[in-house]
Amino acid sequence: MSTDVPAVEVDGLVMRYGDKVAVDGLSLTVGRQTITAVLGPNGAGKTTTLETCEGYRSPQGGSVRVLGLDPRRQRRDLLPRIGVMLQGGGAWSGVRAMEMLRHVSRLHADPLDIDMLAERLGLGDCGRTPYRRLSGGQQQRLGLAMAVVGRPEIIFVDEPTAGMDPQARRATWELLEEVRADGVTVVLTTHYMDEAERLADHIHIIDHGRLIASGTPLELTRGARAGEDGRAATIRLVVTRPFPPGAPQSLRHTLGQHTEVTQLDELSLVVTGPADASTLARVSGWCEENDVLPESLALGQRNLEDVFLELTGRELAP
Ligand SMILES: Nc1ncnc2c1ncn2[C@@H]1O[C@H](COP(=O)(O)OP(=O)(O)OP(=O)(O)O)[C@@H](O)[C@H]1O
Repeated sequence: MSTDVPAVEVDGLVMRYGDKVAVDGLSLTVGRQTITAVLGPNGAGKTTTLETCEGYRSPQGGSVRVLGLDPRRQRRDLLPRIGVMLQGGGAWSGVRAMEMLRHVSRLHADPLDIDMLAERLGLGDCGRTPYRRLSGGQQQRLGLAMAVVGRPEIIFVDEPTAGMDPQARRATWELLEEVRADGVTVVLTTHYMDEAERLADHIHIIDHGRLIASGTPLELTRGARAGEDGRAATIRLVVTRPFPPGAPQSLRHTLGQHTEVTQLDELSLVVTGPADASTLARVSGWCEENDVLPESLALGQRNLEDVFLELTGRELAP
């Protein structure tokens, strides 16, 4: 199979649960040997899209190809070439960690050495522990081991770090980076924008089952006036009383055409553009003129959360 074929091609995918449209004409492509994050808020349609790519669901509209194959009709050819890490682990509760890994490895023609894999994933000490007694982080790592043991060309990872402590999250990120370095394509879903920003070569942001933005982390966070590192700066203004009507337009007028002003809620807004002393002073002056009392005025860099806010007017985090 030629590696010119994208790892994943989703074209106009439509998925419904009864009357509920979960995926609404979604189109996206995943390049080979990348970590690609599908990012979106709760209920955006991420899991449904992944399950369709994994062959668990049939498209109700549009089409899906994984490694150039139809995940339903060519399931038998595709299965040995993909790895799946399910939300919730996918192991039986009483089974010991290494038994489970051994069982999955035997389903594959040329599996990785499971002792080496367990060592690499830090599962060596808990090999005899029943699955239900593993910590959340250990269960996730076992799930990742099960996904990669068959030497897949692509793995689908649904919210790999949900519920993990910061240390376990970092360890999982490193593992996924190692998997990519071995030439495997990683497709992951997440609603943690820092995870997507830190890990992904490419990000697709979806909302209400539609693609709303796509690009590298830098492409997405670059603004009209980017700084030296390529990212635009932001000023976040939080006030003590609701803004007067028309506040974003009035502030933008004061700051000039190189800035964008996005109101987040009745008490906060974000200014994107040149964040220098003069802009800060003008924001502060605007507050005084409009009888607005700032609670905080903070400089930062535009991140994926800001991009999502600008596109949807809503916060990404649940
Ligand atoms: N089995 C189901 N029956 C009915 N509705 C469903 C079912 N599974 C998902 N949905 C609905 O479809 C929409 C998309 O769900 P999906 O799980 O794909 O989103 P998600 O982006 O993965 O969300 P989360 O981040 O919460 O996992 C949601 O509104 C959800 O409530």
